[in-house]
Amino acid sequence: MHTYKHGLEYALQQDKNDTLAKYRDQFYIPKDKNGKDWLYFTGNSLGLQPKSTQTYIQQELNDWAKLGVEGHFEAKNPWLPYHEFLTESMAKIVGAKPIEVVVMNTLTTNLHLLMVSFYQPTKKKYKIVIESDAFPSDRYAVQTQLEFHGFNAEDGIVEWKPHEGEELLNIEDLETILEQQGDEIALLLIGGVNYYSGQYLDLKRIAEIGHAKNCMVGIDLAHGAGNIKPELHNSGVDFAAWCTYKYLNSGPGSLAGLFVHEKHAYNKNLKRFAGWWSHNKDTRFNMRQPLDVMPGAEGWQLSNPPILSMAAIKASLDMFNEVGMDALREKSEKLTGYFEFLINELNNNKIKIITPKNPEERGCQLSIQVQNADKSLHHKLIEANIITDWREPDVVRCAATPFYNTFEDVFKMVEKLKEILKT
Ligand SMILES: Cc1ncc(COP(=O)(O)O)c(C=O)c1O
Ligand SMILES: Nc1ccccc1C(=O)C[C@H](N)C(=O)O
Repeated sequence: MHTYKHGLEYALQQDKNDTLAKYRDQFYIPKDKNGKDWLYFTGNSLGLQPKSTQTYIQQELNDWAKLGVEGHFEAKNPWLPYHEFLTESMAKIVGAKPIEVVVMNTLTTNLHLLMVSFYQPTKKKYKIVIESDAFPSDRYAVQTQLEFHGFNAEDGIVEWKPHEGEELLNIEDLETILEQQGDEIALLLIGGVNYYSGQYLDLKRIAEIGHAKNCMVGIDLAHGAGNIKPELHNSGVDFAAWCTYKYLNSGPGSLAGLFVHEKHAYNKNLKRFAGWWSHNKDTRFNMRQPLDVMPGAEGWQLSNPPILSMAAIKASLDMFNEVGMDALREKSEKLTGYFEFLINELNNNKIKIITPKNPEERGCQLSIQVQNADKSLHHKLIEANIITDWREPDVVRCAATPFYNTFEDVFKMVEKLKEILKT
């Protein structure tokens, strides 16, 4: 537990003591028309650009210009194995073994490809559990998977809901769902950190609960990767996917991560959709070979990947490698705790933080619920150069990210919020 104090002096002192403070300068911080830095709290939506990204992308553009197709082999970072340069760093970030992780496609695409393998419904066991407030893309993915297999989505989706009048999920309720309907449930697909509330769920418990009833367990880690330490391998979940454009600062629409637990790595009987990039690297270019799927997560790849996007990911992952999730998480807990402290001190009954109070049940996002759902608060924040995002029906989401946000950012944000709430 940290103890916090009021006043700008305190915030500035914390920034001085912060061993990660120097990293802010390694990002482009968007500015207003007078050249003043925005207070950017939307790393949970689109992370900021590392200054090194351009150099990494430029390297590949140069090699393409210089080498054409030979760049696949002769580029400084050869394109043929380029995805391998990302694997170890990405595995570290999510707490996985390298064989369990690959960077490919985009998040929803990966969820579908994973469901091709891990959602194998039978007439009796076909239902899918999601959070009642799952991100829409996940719901649509699950809905259309059910329909693809000939089931009725309304009947096939089982919602894990918060109690009436509450916003957070209780793990006991998931247990109850599985006790009551486990024989009909084939898959649990859960957002590890909920996009709306910021609640970080106990992945290991979820895996145990699902597995006890022979269900597969998948996790959407969009809001978790680079934010919390999900320890995917130890959690025992079967699969996971996440995007890299939020906390992983890899650029709009950039490629996604995919995790398949080691226990499935060598199972060649798993159904899948394949492409030439799923096939054994040693014989891939021999052509006309029968499909020989690679073991591990790499075997879920289909296509040769977009190198320019991967270069942006490499730029960011090299920074994560240098700093490490332990240090980031340590700062993150402190910074978010400070944010929460200042908001609570406002003592304003129009707003309420719905994100869990326990640092172990959240990352850096705080979701502030606004009474009477007035989006004007969000607009007023923007007018004051404070970038947060609004999620219907009534939440302002703010993330103080440890890589580039400061205690001063947080202090100024809450001062402004106080002023706005007065008017
Ligand atoms: C939890 C969650 N799932 C899915 C998505 C959709 O991801 P994509 O558009 O990269 O497929 C997002 C964000 O866009 C998200 O936050
Ligand atoms: N890709 C985007 C493009 C435009 C606006 C938002 C997004 C997001 O990623 C939103 C994010 N997934 C969310 O948690 O709301």
